[in-house]
Amino acid sequence: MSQTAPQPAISASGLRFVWPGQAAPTLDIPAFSLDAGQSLFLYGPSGCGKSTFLAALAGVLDPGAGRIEIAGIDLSSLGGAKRDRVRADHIGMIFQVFNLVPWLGARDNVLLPCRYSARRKASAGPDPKASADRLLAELGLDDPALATAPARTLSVGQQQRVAAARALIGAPEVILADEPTSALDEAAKVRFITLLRAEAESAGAALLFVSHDRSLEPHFDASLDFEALNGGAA
Ligand SMILES: Nc1ncnc2c1ncn2[C@@H]1O[C@H](COP(=O)(O)OP(=O)(O)OP(=O)(O)O)[C@@H](O)[C@H]1O
Repeated sequence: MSQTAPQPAISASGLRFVWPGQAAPTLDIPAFSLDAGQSLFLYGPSGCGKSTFLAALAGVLDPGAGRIEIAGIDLSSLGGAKRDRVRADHIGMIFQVFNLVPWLGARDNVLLPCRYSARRKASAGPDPKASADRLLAELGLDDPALATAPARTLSVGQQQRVAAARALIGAPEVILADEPTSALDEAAKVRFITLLRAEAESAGAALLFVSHDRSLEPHFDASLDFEALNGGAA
């Protein structure tokens, strides 16, 4: 009996990008892919190009050369506005700096992707507020007072969980996380990654988690050295 092969949620080939003013390419990636439902830990030293790679996958940066597909959609053929749409509809992002709107409550921050994407809103179910509260609770923020507290009044660990819930709401196929645990202590890092992985896995999302902290590596399905992936770079 034939089985359907897992679909890559992210695939990239022939990526090449040189930052203006730099002699060597920051990205020179022959091939990369990550299947739906898989988690990958991508590591490498500071400055090796990890954030530049995520920016290309998110469609924030157009590498100019190569092909990137997100959930089967070819980004390389799209202009900036259409890439923005793909990002809003199909990608949840978590950054080192959480980029929450400081005066909005935790729940309203989580709901932001539903404002920008009808697809994410539809996927969040008939009651997106209840979905936001469920995600917050599953990520350990189950105190109702926290749902309405302005984000600026939350602790760093709490803000980070809000950022994770915002990335997960509406079940995007791809979660990109760029050093999201760097402000946390060891125990909080592991707790956060365990929750994030469980949520991504149950939604069938591909989780690409970037860090230079290799102690986090065992918590993922697989790991990859960015400098080996980025084989052509000087
Ligand atoms: N906006 C920019 N303009 C020019 N060069 C840039 C820009 N952003 C990054 N670079 C350069 O690209 C290279 C890779 O930077 P990048 O931030 O992608 O690395 P990183 O591996 O994510 O580092 P870190 O772990 O410190 O965040 C560096 O040499 C950096 O100086």
